[in-house]
Amino acid sequence: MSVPASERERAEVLRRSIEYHNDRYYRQDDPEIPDAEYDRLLRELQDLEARYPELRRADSPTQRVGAEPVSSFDEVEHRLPMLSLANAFDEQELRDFDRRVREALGIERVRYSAEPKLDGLAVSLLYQDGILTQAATRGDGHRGEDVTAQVRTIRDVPLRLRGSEGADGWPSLLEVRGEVFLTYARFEAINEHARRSGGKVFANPRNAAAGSLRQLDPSITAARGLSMFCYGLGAVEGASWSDSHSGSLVRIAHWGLPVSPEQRVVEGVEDCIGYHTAIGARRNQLDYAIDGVVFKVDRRPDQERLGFVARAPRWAIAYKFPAQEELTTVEAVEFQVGRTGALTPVARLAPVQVGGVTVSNATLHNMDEIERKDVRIGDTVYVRRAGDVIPEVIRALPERRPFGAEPVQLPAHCPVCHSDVLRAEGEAVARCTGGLFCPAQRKEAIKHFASRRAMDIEGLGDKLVSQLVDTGLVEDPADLYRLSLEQLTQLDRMGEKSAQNLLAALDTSRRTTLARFIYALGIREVGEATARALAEHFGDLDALMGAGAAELLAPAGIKGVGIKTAEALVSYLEGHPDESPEPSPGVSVQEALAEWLATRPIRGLKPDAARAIAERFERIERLRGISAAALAAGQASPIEGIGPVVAAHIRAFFSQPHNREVIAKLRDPEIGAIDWEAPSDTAMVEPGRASAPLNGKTVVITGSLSLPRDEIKRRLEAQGAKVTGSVSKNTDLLIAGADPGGKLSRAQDLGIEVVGEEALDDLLAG
Ligand SMILES: NC(=O)c1ccc[n+]([C@@H]2O[C@H](COP(=O)([O-])OP(=O)(O)OC[C@H]3O[C@@H](n4cnc5c(N)ncnc54)[C@H](O)[C@@H]3O)[C@@H](O)[C@H]2O)c1
Ligand SMILES: [Zn+2]
Repeated sequence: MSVPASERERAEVLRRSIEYHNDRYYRQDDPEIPDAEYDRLLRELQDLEARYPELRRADSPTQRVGAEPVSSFDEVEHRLPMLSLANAFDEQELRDFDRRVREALGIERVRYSAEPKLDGLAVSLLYQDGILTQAATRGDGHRGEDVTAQVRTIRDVPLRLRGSEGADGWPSLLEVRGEVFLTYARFEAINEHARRSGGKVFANPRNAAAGSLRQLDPSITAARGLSMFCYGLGAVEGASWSDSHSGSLVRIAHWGLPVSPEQRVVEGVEDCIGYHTAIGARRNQLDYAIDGVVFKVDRRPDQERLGFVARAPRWAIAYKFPAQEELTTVEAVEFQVGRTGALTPVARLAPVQVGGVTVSNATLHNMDEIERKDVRIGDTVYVRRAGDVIPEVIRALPERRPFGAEPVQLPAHCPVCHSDVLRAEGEAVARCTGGLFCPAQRKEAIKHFASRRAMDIEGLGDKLVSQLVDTGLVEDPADLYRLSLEQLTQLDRMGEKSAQNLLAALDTSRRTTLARFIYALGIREVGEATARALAEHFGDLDALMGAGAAELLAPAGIKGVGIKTAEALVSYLEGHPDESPEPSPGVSVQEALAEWLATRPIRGLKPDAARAIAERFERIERLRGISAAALAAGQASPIEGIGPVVAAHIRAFFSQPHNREVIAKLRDPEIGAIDWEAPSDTAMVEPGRASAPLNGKTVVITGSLSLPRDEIKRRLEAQGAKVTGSVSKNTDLLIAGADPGGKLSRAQDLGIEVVGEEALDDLLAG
């Protein structure tokens, strides 16, 4: 029968394509297509060769195993070939296999060793006189790569066998074969590390295991944490051997070689199917990847009778699980808003079967990942659904990109609440900035608002927050203060007593500090310390809400400080970590810093510029650790802990009309929700101090004093005073040390009481 030209051509195309993918998979550990796709190509070629035997050539990929070893490793010639396995993709193919075996052996029921098919790479271990002398990869089945040094780093692999040589012990020459693999945990850790360091990210645990083993530097292999299970034997010399496969596994386990704990002996095809179903159901609970079950005729004499075909034994079959990786196309990309406002891009896919279920959505993680993988709308992509993990897009296949495929755009507004979306410089994740308002973030925002270190609303736990939000009683933190006894008692499991307690707790929470209130707003990157610094610097909420980038970051640059000078200064500070200005009486910290800077051998730093730097930074601690670029650009914030990213989050938060509405609601005198002008942090007022002279007073400190400012502040607060950072009409008292600066004149203008160092002792003593 003559072969039609089109079929001949197709066979040639398939052969070339399979060769290409073999190289990517076996030699580069970096497959371009999922296994399912590869298997379809191989099957198509097998079918063509079956239909037209003259198309079958000895060098066809259907006749060969793996790929030749790469030349950077020494070659090892296998004593017995390392073969592949025949596959069954469904129950019928398994039954066909069992029937062929029964017919060939002339028996009714066959005993099989059933073993999980580990998804790693095959390795041969050679023990001579009980010592590991050589380890090799499978390569093309005849010649593999010498990976002895690498395999020695695998903890599971004994360098020396337990027991002794001889009758009951190990043979003088023993070749054991098994699978080297990675646990999911190690695989994730390796990829996470690669992502952070810009290294190679592996498509799946199998490729990661192969890539980790096939490292010329064994210390890299050691760090990857590979595992191994042994599943069979190669050459054996110098001892009689077990006449069953399962028996030999028992023996090698006895000598300390790792064997899968899942291995069982089953009888007949029904039991095979039962085993496959059972382990398939547990597949997601195992901490390593398996892609099927291998059934091996257990009796060795039977194995010998069955023999081999070109690339696989006739006595074994791999019954595969549904593939966990597939190809499909991206129809659209949508963004979902998470509990904390993170926008997650989700690819809408042409539906495809992956891991036994239909997948039509897959996560793309974040914008960084989209950019790194260069996934576009219309692209053909590689999706994976492993275990219970949400399906994810692993990569795009740019060679299959249709003309005009659109890059993914980050939306400017939150798809849920329409607030602005912010992706701060250097951040992978983009976020909705409507934190106080966004329905997607409601529960988290209210939980945070109520938490102990924020508004400290006792009794308002996570469950109750969920209930309040789910019933629609509360949409934002301000609604909490409008709750009534009737509304609360209608809730599940809420008695009158607890309702009253909650209302009382809400009432108590109103007396708080500005710092706690700022923290409670839940602005991204604004933790307690930053909230405190902001409160201290701005003194009241309106000033903070109105603060532009300029006030938060003072980005105006510093006169006389160019990048060269900044570099010289930064390098001087780095070289002299222990040097700092000497404090001296009558000289302010700021002035001492200016003086000190001006007298250091820093190239290009003029006294005027030194003074300007001292004015901006005040203390040497704030200068340390800053980059030259930031210094020259004036990016250093006058507020501790505020960098460009934090500033961007603060600006974005307060510029959302929705957030401002909620804040206005919180301050609405009608409900008298928040009043931070009242006693400072009540928790910090010692009992019996309620009548102390400073209780409820707002105090500002300026200039240099004999005690550290933090300590003065702490002791004033302990007496019920509220210490703020700037003078306003609400200030009751200014404590002015030496060189007080602008705050003193402002206090004098406003007619505020001013005391000096001499009054400090009395004040602190109460
Ligand atoms: N995506 C691609 O481009 C690409 C390219 C080439 C091959 N592949 C994939 O590789 C696979 C074919 O490769 P193969 O011929 O190397 O082998 P295979 O994975 O189909 O089967 C043989 C191998 O199974 C392993 N194995 C695991 N547990 C075992 C056990 N208990 N007993 C015996 N062997 C066990 C051994 O390493 C053995 O070499 C297919 O799944 C194919 O899709 C993919
Ligand atoms: Zn939103």
